[in-house]
Amino acid sequence: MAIPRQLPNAITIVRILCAPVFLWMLLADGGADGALRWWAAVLFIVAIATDGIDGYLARKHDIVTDLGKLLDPIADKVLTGFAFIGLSILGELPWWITIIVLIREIGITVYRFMVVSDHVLAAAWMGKLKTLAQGLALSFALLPLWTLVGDWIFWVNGVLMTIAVILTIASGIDYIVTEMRAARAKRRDA
Ligand SMILES: O=P(O)(O)OC[C@H](O)CO
Repeated sequence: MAIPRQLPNAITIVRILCAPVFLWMLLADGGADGALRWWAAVLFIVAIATDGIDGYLARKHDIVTDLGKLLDPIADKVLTGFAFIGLSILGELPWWITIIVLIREIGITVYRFMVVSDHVLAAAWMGKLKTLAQGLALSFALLPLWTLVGDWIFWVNGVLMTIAVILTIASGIDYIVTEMRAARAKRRDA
């Protein structure tokens, strides 16, 4: 069955629009573990889940566009970036973690735009794994599961966040090394 060509990019744009609504819900009553906090977490989880859907639809129906390749990582970064910032504002995540993540995410995005006239730097598998790890870690950090299962869940959250931060740094380095190798090969062939 054919789908509208704009559908994958429309899903990506909806993901971006969800981010400010999610942040408002998270911060509205000071991050307290009431209904708004649960709804904020659910909205984040639904929005981040669409990350797989837009790319899958575009590939399945062979309607992958350069705009989609650029927009998809930006949508992920806006959503996860807002979540990192929100958790740090609430004092639930150290600011240094949020700052490291933002430096990597903004750095790769700026680089993507710098090289766009030469080539489109599409998301690499490690970047996709990083987004998955961030999504999982942030979902656990946002859901007030401690109210249901007790404080041991903070230990799980810590492990998930550590994995996400390591993958964030490693995938950033992976892009740099891959791009440097490609540039060197191009110079050699010229
Ligand atoms: O690591 P990036 O910047 O390529 O982003 C990866 C995307 O979020 C994957 O959907």
